[in-house]
Amino acid sequence: MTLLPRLKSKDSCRWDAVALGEVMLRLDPGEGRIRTARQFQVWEGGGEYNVARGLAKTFGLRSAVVTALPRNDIGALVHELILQGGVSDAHILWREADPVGRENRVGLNFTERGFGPRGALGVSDRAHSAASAMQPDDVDWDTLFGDEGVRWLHTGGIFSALSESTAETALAAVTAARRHGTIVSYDLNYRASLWAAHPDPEAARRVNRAIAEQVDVLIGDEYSLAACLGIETPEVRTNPCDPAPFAAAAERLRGQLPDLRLLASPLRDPVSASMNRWGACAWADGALTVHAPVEVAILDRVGGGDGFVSGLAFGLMDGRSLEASLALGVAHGALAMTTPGDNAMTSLDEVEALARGDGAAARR
Ligand SMILES: Nc1ncnc2c1ncn2[C@@H]1O[C@H](COP(=O)(O)OP(=O)(O)OP(=O)(O)O)[C@@H](O)[C@H]1O
Ligand SMILES: O=C(O)C(=O)C[C@H](O)[C@H](O)CO
Repeated sequence: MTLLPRLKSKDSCRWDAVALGEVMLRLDPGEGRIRTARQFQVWEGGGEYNVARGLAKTFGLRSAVVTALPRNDIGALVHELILQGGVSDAHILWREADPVGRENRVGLNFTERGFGPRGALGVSDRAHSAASAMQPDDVDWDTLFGDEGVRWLHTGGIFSALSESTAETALAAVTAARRHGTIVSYDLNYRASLWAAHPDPEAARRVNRAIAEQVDVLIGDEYSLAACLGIETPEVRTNPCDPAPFAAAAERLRGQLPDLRLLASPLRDPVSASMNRWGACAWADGALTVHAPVEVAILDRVGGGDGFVSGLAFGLMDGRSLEASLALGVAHGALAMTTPGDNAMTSLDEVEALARGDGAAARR
């Protein structure tokens, strides 16, 4: 049985993938720390956008981002970075910039990569961003999903957590995508700080549940399933990469989300910022599939999860088996964590070589 029988053909769609989310400016002190920085390198990031970027830049698919940016030089910089990432700007919503930045801002994400026992750190300065003010009727969803055609929509719990109106926007997008036969993936990407800032203490579960009901592919581990959907499991991990609690949570989810085709998550061991065990697990058709974790060295772990999602989505869109798609996800996420910035600097050939188990001998 094919995992995603609703997946549309390439020929019938303008876009392979569309991501809905906030694109932030990542300000990165490199090897140093935010608190003592003299200079920052700029990158673009955003959990949802990063998936579209991986699909475009690494895997060569036609992808676009639905987001909002101000018409000023900071918006222009993010725009430039999006274009360098191979992602189309056709669905960026341009907003009048407030001259003193009271509204319609670019969200800033100060991010340091961590090293060994010092974990990665993200400090955001993102209130009143243009993306956080997006409204459900800002986009003509029927034109996007119906007339243009989209094979795969990806969005996630970071964008949904930004405001009531981004939650409504994500729900409107997901609902329209399903109506037009687009596959929908949603990364729960639980960020406690964002949901804690929400005026409604029940918002995380209320919002994520309404969206998850319409999703084909859900990304999340047992921690995020508990926090975002209220799926509590008594199972305790025997080690940080034990898939048993994920499987128990997935079993509980079954029946609650009848349209869900696939639940997947990286398996990672957060003990060190620079060396992790890294693998993945997935639940589909009532069966658990595990891609066994192996040790990987890490330069910059932020964005590894998004790299996993884009590799997995590419594999499934390319008609590969779940096992092969998980392997691409694990390999792409691992490569994304070997270079600075959220996103990978790699190619399909390199991802496939790593997924095959080729070693890291020098090539020349
Ligand atoms: N011990 C733990 N306690 C709470 N949450 C945990 C724990 N271990 C793992 N998690 C999970 O880790 C997630 C945080 O993920 P993290 O930021 O490390 O990766 P990610 O979301 O895949 O990000 P990225 O895309 O940057 O790699 C939480 O959503 C939670 O589900
Ligand atoms: O906080 C956000 O909006 C982000 O998406 C920040 C990072 O880009 C993201 O956590 C990487 O997965």
